[in-house]
Amino acid sequence: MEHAPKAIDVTNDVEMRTFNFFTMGIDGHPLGLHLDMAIPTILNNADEEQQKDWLPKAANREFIATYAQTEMGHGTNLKKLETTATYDPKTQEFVLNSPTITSTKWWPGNLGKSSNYAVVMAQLYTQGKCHGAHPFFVQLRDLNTHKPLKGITVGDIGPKFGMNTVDNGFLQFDHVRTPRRSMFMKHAKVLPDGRYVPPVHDKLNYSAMVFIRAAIVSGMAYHLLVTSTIAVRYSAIRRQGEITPGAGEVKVLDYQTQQHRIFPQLARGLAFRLSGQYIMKLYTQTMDDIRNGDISAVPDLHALSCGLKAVTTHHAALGLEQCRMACGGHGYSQASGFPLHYSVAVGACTYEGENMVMLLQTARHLMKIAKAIRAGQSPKSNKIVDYLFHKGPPKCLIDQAYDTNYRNVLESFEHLARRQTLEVYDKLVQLQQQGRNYEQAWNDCAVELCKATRAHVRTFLARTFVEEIDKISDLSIKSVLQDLLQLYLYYEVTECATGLLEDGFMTGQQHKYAKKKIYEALEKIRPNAVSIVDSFDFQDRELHSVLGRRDGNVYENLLKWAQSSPLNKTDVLPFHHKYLGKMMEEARQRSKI
Ligand SMILES: CCCCCCCC/C=C\CCCCCCCCCCCCCCCC(=O)SCCNC(=O)CCNC(=O)[C@H](O)C(C)(C)COP(=O)(O)OP(=O)(O)OC[C@H]1O[C@@H](n2cnc3c(N)ncnc32)[C@H](O)[C@@H]1OP(=O)(O)O
Ligand SMILES: Cc1cc2nc3c(=O)[nH]c(=O)nc-3n(C[C@H](O)[C@H](O)[C@H](O)COP(=O)(O)OP(=O)(O)OC[C@H]3O[C@@H](n4cnc5c(N)ncnc54)[C@H](O)[C@@H]3O)c2cc1C
Repeated sequence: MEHAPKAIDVTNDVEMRTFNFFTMGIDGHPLGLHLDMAIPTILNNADEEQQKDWLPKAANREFIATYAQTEMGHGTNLKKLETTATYDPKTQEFVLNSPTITSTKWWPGNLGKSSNYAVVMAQLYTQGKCHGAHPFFVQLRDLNTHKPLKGITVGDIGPKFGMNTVDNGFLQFDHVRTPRRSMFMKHAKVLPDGRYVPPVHDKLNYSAMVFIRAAIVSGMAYHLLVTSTIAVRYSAIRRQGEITPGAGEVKVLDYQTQQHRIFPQLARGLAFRLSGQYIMKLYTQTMDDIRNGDISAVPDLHALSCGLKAVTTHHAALGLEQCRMACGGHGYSQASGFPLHYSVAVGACTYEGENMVMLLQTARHLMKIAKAIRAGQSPKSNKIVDYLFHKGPPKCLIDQAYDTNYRNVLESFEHLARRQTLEVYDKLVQLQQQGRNYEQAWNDCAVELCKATRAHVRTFLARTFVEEIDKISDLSIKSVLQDLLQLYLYYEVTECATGLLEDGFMTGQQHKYAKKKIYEALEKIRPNAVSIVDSFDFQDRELHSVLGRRDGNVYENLLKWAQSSPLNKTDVLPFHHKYLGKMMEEARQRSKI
């Protein structure tokens, strides 16, 4: 007997996310911010009583909430947010206000039309003093009519580069009153008489952002793996040109240039997937620690999540574009799926912290480590950064025949990260000794600081990839993944070759060796490429791509896709004779005269 289909459990986060993803597509939906940011904020920032009240309703979708932080005038510099929440002890309420045009909340996803509640970041004023940006849980719309409440102006910000299924919105408050207990009170509090109780760490209010930064790493893996699936499958169908004259046209995937364009994206996708799992575990562990009163891992988590977020989104954006170009003319058609995937993925370079700003956050952390190193301190058993304290080999050893678990390649990445970190630290110190203040010196070093972060993140991604592949016991799977690992590592060596060659650490010969290892890996991956991408088991409805169809029937479906375009509903457009037809007719008449 067939089983009845199981209903979706709307209170199960994973089940609901997957369901939304398959039914509503990848470019967002009305519950996105509710699930990804509002619920994490309630979990991490609401006290026990608030959670008891808000969480079951949120999980049950009795309301939809968003995360309203960014304003028209400020997204990065949260210290300058202008929305105010002023405590009135007489009524035990906060008064929310948007004092200027630039204080208008701008961008929050699902704010425009869907949400009736929002986590609102506002400058907290009590007893005449400002205590900085704090989160408040604020009702925006009537629960029955869905009309904005008195004093609230809210709407959609209009079409964007992509993700147009999300109603990103604007929001203004005109002296809107909200109860004292609408302030999230797990960390900081305002007592009924207006006294402010500070949090144990003043960035704990930002934990929803840290969550998304960590989640983005897996998100970028997903986008890269999806788009390399499309590019690999299409390249195994598309025949164009000959390699051996007279032997017939080859699949374009047989061209080395094509492999060199696509396979590194596949390898990076896997690397991001493995580091994405790592950072999510670190996030969960750190949140548990915070619940138990231990905040020691907060700076490490913040630094790693910012760096990974910036590097993976940037590489995903570049990689997606490579996959598109690898599909030639058809890659430019919407039938390829690339415009959709690209426009969604590149949003992440900006949201949840603009990438340069995120790289510089990680660099702050690196500069503290550099200071400790220069002061002769010992490492603190921190797996992610301890290598910076150790002296590696003076010369690159990547071409040594015996390289267990790519130790020599990893040491090369470590060398570059260490050198870049210490060099920029020394420059920072030197500039200050020459009279620049810290902030000016920081700005003078900003490009080099970003390079230090990239080198550090490269080291982390590579080490995680090596360690995770090493754990695999199934030898046939391991051998295929090792080919991708080989490609990944040597591709990254060539990507940072300038840095490795600059101080004479790597020789020109070794650079050539890395290139040889890349070409060798491409050859090994080629016969397995289609099976590798098939093993991800993406469904056609996820790929949104005629080119990447699992059954490979690209051409007949491309024709069907084109024929179903609205322009092809009629052979002759209804207004043809009014404009183009008329123009041509008149021209013909004139030329007869
Ligand atoms: C094998 C194949 C199978 C494949 C299958 C794959 C399946 C996977 C599928 C799917 C996976 C799911 C993926 C999901 C992907 C997620 C997508 C979700 C979509 C969401 C939609 C979009 C949401 C976007 C939402 C937003 O954008 S919200 C707004 C975000 N805004 C920002 O990020 C603002 C950026 N600015 C800041 O964060 C800060 O202002 C600042 C720049 C960091 C500076 O902070 P501030 O000015 O306050 O302080 P400073 O004085 O500069 O620093 C003081 C110290 O504090 C430290 N600091 C700062 N922030 C933090 C923090 N968060 N935590 C800890 N510490 C922090 C700072 O470093 C300073 O430290 P110091 O010691 O150096 O002083
Ligand atoms: C698709 C999308 C969805 C979003 N969803 C939400 C949401 O749900 N909720 C929400 O609150 N917000 C949301 N945002 C807003 C987003 O978080 C901000 O746009 C983002 O944090 C960048 O801030 P900004 O726009 O102020 O950029 P800016 O800071 O103005 O950046 C402009 C340029 O200035 C540079 N810059 C700025 N500060 C520095 C610095 N200190 N050092 C060096 N360079 C600097 C940047 O690197 C960048 O090149 C969303 C944005 C997008 C695009």
